[in-house]
Amino acid sequence: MTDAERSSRTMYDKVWARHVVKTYDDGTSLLYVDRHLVQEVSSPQAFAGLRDAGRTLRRPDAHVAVADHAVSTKVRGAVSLGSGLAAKQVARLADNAERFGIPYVPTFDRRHGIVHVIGPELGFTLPGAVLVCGDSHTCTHGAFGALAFGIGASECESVFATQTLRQAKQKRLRVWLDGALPPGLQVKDVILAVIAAIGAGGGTGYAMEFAGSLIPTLSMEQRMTMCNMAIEAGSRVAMIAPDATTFAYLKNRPLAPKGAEWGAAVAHWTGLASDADAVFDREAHIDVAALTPIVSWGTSPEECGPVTGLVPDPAVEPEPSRRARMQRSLDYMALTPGMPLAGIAIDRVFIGSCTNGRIEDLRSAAAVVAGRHVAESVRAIVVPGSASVRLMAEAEGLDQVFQAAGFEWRHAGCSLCVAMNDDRLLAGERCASTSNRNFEGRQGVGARTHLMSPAMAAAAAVTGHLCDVRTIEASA
Ligand SMILES: CC(C)[C@H](C(=O)O)[C@@H](O)C(=O)O
Ligand code: SF4
Repeated sequence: MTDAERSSRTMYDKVWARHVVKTYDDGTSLLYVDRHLVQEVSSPQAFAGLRDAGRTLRRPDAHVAVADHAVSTKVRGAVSLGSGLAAKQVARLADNAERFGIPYVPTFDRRHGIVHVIGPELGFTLPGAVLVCGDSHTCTHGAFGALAFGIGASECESVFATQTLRQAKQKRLRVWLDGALPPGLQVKDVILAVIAAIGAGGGTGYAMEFAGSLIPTLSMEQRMTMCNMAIEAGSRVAMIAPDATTFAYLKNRPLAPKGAEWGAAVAHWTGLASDADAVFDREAHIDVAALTPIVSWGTSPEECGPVTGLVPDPAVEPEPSRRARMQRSLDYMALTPGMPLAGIAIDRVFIGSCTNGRIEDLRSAAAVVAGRHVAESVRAIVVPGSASVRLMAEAEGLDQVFQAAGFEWRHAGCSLCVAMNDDRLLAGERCASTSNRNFEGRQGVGARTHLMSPAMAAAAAVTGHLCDVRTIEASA
């Protein structure tokens, strides 16, 4: 079916259509970009391109720049950057932002944090907007009903200069999440289950929409965790229809519409949901009520399974390339087929990232940790996703809970999610991590990552091994 033949439209179709400036013969379109988030790793080339061409920005106020990947999370202050490549990257972003007149959030600012955490906090992320960033996890912002996706460095340059981007339209995939979350489970378990079900490439070429009875029950924090990991299934775009929960989160945020504009915005946002009879190219279904807590065992987010299960055996995988890939993962992860997943000893725990560094994530981890102590063999850190999350957590006493249990309490940044700053694992170390990628070397050369929910990571911290958080909660 061509777009012209569709009488009813998906949310993705609606937001897309409102932003088309021009359509080309090859079917691609020039899209107007409302908002652009800028970080230190992917922007230097784009700024250099502008400088070389002598170009200025089309709309400086449509961008917000913040350094998150390279910043130290150990110390924070106006003079805490130190030297080295990371410090240079941060300083260069501040310099470029000033030179091109872009709003810049300094590392010591109360609004500082991971780009995908602060965009929503500031109300920079809005339903129905086209929002881009030179970062693959930009799909996070689709939790608000924004059409948000990661772009490359040359595309960042084009957005800076023209506020537009030429894009090919994706197909539409709807993922139905039906049923309530069972006790002890978090949405991280749900999204890992989605990725395991459709595969790390299963969403490639599709804009994903999450629907089903679970969605209205989810907070914005939970929706962001879901959308954040769509890219781990290959989907550059993930969307959730905005509703009363979305509007309540956004109301009075610094950059959200105010006064009469607020009412008009809500009226517009309410109409963004996919039409009841909208046709998707593909549909997938997950029975949420039937899930158990999930951990990853391999080096792709699709290589995960119930913590109650065993490390799988490549020998039973009929497809040769899959079998080889599994074997390579197990070799890298130093795991043997048939080992129970619960019981695998860990060295490190990381609670944070743009997937699970928000206040509810910290609350859920603290609830497991309270009154317990990090196992002697484990070094554990909590890295709030933003300064605002850190302050909220401190106001609630969560920092005290974590520190009393033996966790380090850090400042905001990407930290151990990605080995681009001074937090990293040693070769061979095994980490229970709330982040989104378990690729080889992701947390340091030779480091081994197991992805899981914040509650599960907290349970691993206090027991010293991967374990089913439900068994801990039952023994409380
Ligand atoms: C460094 C950055 C461009 C990268 C991304 O694109 O996502 C990083 O944030 C990641 O999570 O791997
Ligand atoms: S927290 Fe991790 S996934 Fe998120 S932007 Fe930073 S490096 Fe990328």
